[in-house]
Amino acid sequence: MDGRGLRARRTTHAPPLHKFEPLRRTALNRLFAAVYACAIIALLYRHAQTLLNPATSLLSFSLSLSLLISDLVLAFMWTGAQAFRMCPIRRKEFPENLRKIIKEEDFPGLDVFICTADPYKEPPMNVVNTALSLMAYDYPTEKISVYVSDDGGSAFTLFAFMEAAKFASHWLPFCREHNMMERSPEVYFASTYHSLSPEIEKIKMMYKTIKVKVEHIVDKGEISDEYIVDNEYREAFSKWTDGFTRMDHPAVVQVILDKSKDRDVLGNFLPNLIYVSRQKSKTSPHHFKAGALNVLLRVSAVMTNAPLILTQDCDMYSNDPQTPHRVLCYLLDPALQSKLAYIQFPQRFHGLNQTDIYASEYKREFQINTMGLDGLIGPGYMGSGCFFRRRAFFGGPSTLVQPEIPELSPDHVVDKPINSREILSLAHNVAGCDYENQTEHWGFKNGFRYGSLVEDFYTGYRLQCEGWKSLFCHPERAAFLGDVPITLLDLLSQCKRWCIGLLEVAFSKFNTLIFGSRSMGLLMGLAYSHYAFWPIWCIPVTLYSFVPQLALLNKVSIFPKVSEPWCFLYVFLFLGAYGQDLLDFVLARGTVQRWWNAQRMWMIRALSCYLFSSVEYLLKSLRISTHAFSLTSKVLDDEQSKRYGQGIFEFGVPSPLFVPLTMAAIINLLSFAWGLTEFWDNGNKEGLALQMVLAGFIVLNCLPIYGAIALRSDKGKMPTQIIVISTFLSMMYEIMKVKVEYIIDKGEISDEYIIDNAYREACSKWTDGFTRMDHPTVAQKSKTSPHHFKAGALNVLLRVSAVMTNAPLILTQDCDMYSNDPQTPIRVLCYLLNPALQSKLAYIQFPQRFHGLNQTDIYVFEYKHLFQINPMGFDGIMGSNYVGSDCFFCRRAFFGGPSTLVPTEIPELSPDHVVNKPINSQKNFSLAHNVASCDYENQTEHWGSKDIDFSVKDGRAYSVILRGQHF
Ligand SMILES: O=c1ccn([C@@H]2O[C@H](COP(=O)(O)OP(=O)(O)O[C@H]3O[C@H](CO)[C@@H](O)[C@H](O)[C@H]3O)[C@@H](O)[C@H]2O)c(=O)[nH]1
Ligand SMILES: [Mn+2]
Repeated sequence: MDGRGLRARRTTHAPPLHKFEPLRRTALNRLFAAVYACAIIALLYRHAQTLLNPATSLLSFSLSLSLLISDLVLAFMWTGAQAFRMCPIRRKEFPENLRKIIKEEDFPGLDVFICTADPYKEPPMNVVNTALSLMAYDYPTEKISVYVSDDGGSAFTLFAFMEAAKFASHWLPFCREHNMMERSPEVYFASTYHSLSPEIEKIKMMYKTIKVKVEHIVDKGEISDEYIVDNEYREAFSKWTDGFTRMDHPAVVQVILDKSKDRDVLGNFLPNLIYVSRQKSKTSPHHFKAGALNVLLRVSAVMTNAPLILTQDCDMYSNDPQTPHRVLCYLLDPALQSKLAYIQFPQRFHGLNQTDIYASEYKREFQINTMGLDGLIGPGYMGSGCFFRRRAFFGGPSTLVQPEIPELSPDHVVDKPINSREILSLAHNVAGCDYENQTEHWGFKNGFRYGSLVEDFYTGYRLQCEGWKSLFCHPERAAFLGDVPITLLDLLSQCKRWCIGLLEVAFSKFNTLIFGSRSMGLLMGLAYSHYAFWPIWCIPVTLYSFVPQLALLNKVSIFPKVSEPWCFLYVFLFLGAYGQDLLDFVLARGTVQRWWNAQRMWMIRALSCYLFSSVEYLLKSLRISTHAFSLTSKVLDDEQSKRYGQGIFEFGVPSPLFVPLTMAAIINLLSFAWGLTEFWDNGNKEGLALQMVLAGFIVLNCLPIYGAIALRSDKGKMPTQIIVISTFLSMMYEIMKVKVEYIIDKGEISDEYIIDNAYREACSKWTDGFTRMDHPTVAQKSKTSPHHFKAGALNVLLRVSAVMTNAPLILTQDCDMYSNDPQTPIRVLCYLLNPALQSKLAYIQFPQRFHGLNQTDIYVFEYKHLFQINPMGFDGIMGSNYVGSDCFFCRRAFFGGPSTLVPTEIPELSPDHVVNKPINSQKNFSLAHNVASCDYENQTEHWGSKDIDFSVKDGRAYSVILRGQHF
C-alpha cells in the first residue's frame, strides 16, 4: 500500500479531525417516499385500467399510452432520486487539530494536475491564475508540484507560464505574508483589498505587465522576437517548428520551476511547475481529458510520484489556501485510509447572477444529491476539485494492477532530480501517443477511464465499482470557484455533451443498473442510474409539453375531471414532487427564486439538450456521426456579460436546440389562451381544467422566452429564424398532424373537416367502390392495366403537364432530393442557350448527392463512381446517363430522336403545342383526367416502349453532366 508519507502519528487521545451527522429530515424523507410510491402505483393502476378497457378508442388509447410511457420514465427517475434521500450526511473537519497530530514536514507530497485545451477558449492568463492560486496553498512549497496539461499544444500557454514563474517568486511570499484568502492574482486585485501600500502597487503592476504581454501575444497570434528574452526561452519555443499543429506534434515536457534550485525573492523554495503537452497524432485516439490526465499521471509518477493528486479544470481557482489541510483530516484517519480513493469538493462558481437564471450552479447535482451519496459509498468524481490517492488508479483496494514499468508504480521512490536527462527522456516517452498501446490497461483497468465524454463520472463510477470509497468535503467557504457559461447556448451545449457521455455509460457493458447494483448495492446502482439515464427526462417533458396541449386544442380531455377523486392524485403527485424539491433546495441555502429558475432550466434542458443528445447518441450508435468534446468557452463578451448580470436570457445565435423549446412555448400559450376563451364561453369544461393548469404552468415557465421572442431588440433576443421556424412548425405542422391522425384513427373525414368547396369536391371522388388498387383517375389505376411504376407515373406527368402548361424544360425529381442551390436553373440555361448544343441536347444531369453522410461514409452511400466519376467519363463521350433525379430535360427529347419527331396521338401533347386555356378550365381539366387514365396509353404502342418514354433514351442525343461547386 502507499502508506508512504500518509502515516499519521495518532494516539488514543488525539483530538478529532472530522465528524459527520445524518441530516435531520432523513426519517421524514423515507416516510414521504413510501407514501409517494403508493401514489405512483395508484397512478399506474389507473393507466392500466384505461388501456385495458375495450371501449377505449384508438386515439385515447395512444394518448393514454404516451402518458403511461411518460409516467413510467418519471417513476424510474423518481426511484433513482430516492437513493439520494435515504441517508444523506453532513461532514465537518477540524483542520486546527492537524498540527497536534502531524508535523508539516511529514505532510505527503501533492501533485496538482491542471488541464487546458485551447488558448482562445481558455485564455492562458486564466490558467495561470488557477495555477498560481494552487501553488500558493498553505502547504510546504517543496511538497507541491503543479503539472499543466496543454491539449491545445500552444506556445502561448507555455509563454504565459514562463512569465508566471517569474511572477510566482514575488506572489507566493506576498500571499504568505498577507495571509489572504484569494490567492488568484486576478481575483485579489479585482477585490477591495486593504491598504494601497507601495508594495501592493508594485506587485500589481508586475502582474498587469505580464497580463498585457500575454494577451498581446494571443491577440497577435505569434511570439515575436522581442519576447524571447534569453536562451531558456529560445530553447523552449524551438519545439514549435513548422509542422507542429495542435492535432499533430511531438510531446513537449518543460520544467519551468524546479524546487531543488528555484527560489522566491525571500529565498524560500518554489514548488515544481511543469508544462506538459502530450504527443498528438491524427491516427491515434487521444481520449480527450481522460487521455490528458493519464499522461499527467505517468509524467508525474516519473518526476515526483506524490501519493496525493489534485485534478483541476483550468478555470477553477483555489478560494481557500487551507483546503489541503481539510483533505489531510480524512487521509490521516486510519479507519478510512485503506479504502479511500478520493475526496471530492463541490464544484462552485463565481460570477453567477443574482437569481442564477440558467441554474448553472447545479445545486441539486453538485451539492444536495452528493450529500446523499456521501452517506452511501461516496460521491462520484466531478472532474475538478478532487483529491485522489495515487494508488486508486492502479486497481481495486486489494488488487494492485502493476504498471508496465516500475517507475509508474505508486510505491516507486523517485531518486533523481526532475530535470535530469533520464527523467526527462522517460517523461517524454510516457507522454507519447503510442505509449498506451503496450498494454491494454490504460484507460480500461487503470488510470482515468476511457469510453465516455464524462470521463469524471465514468472514472468515479468504475473506481467505486472496484470497491473504493470516496468522501464529500463541503466546507462553508468554497474551496474552489469556477467560471459559468453566460449564454444559454453555451450552457445547453455543455449539458448536451454531458448527456451524451452519460448515455455512453448507461449503455456500456458496465451498465449502472445491473453492473453498478451488483458491484455497489442497489441504492448506489439506482443513484448512478439516475444520472446515467438523465437525458431520458426528455421523454416525459416533451410529451407533457405537447400532448395535453394539442389535446386541449382539440377539446380532448386526457386528465381526470376536477370532481373525480383521481384528480387529487395528480395534484398530490405534482405538488409533492415540486414541494419536496423546493424544500431540499431551500434547506441547502438556496433561495426560492433560484429554485424557480432551477426547475425552469430543468424543463428547458429537457426540451433541448436532453432531447438532442438522445438523438445524437442514437446516431452515434448507428455510426452515422461521432462525438467530440466541445470545450466550454471561458471568454466573456462585455455586452453578453452585462445582460447576464441583469438576469436576461441570451439566445442570440440561431441553433436547432432552441426550436422544440420555442415550439413548446408557442403551443402552450396558444392552447392556454384558447382554453381560456373556451372557459369563458361555456363554463362547464372541468374535464379540461388540469390540462389548462399544466399549460398555464408551462406558460409561466416560458415567460423569458416570450420576452425574447416579442419584447426585446438587443442582440440576445431570440433570432427571427428560430421564431419563424418554430411558429410555422408548431402551428401548421402540429395542428395538421393531430387532425390527420384523428381522421385516420376515426377512419373517416367527418363533415367538420370539409371546410370549403375545394375540399368537398376533392373528397367527393372517394365513392364507395374506391380502393387503393382499383379507382378512377385521381391518378387512375386499375388492377387489369400495368402501371409501370415510376416510369408510368412520369409519363402521366409528361402528358398532364403538356395539357396544362407544356413548358419546354422539365425537371424530374425524387421526393427526398431537396434543392440545395436556388441558382441551379440558371446554370441549366447556360447550356440550353448555347446554339452549338441546342439541337441535340436531351437532358442535363446533376449528380445525386446526399446530406447526412457520416464522416467516412461507411456504407458508401455516396456511390461516387456511379454518380460522379463515371458520368464525367460519359460526359466526354456522348453525355451522362440519366440517374432518375435531378435532371433537366428538354420536352422535345421525349418525342423521338433529334431529327425524327414522332407525332403524338393528340395535338395537345406535341412539344410545340401552345397552351391557350387556363389550367383550371373545364376542357384542360377533362383532358388532363383523360391522359392520366390507365387505358390512355393503349391507344398507341408508343408510350413507354417505342419512342416516347422515360426508359429508352441513352445514346439518343447529347447530354451534359453539370457539376456545380456549391452543393
Ligand atoms: O480534450 C480535452 C478536452 C477538455 N480538456 C479540459 O477539460 C476541462 C473541462 O472542460 P470544460 O470545457 O470546462 O468542460 P465542463 O463541462 O465545464 O467540465 C465539466 O465536465 C467535464 C466532462 O465533460 C469534466 O471533465 C470537467 O471536469 C467538469 O468540470 C478543461 O480544463 C479543459 O481544458 C482537456 O484537457 N482535453
Ligand atoms: Mn468548465
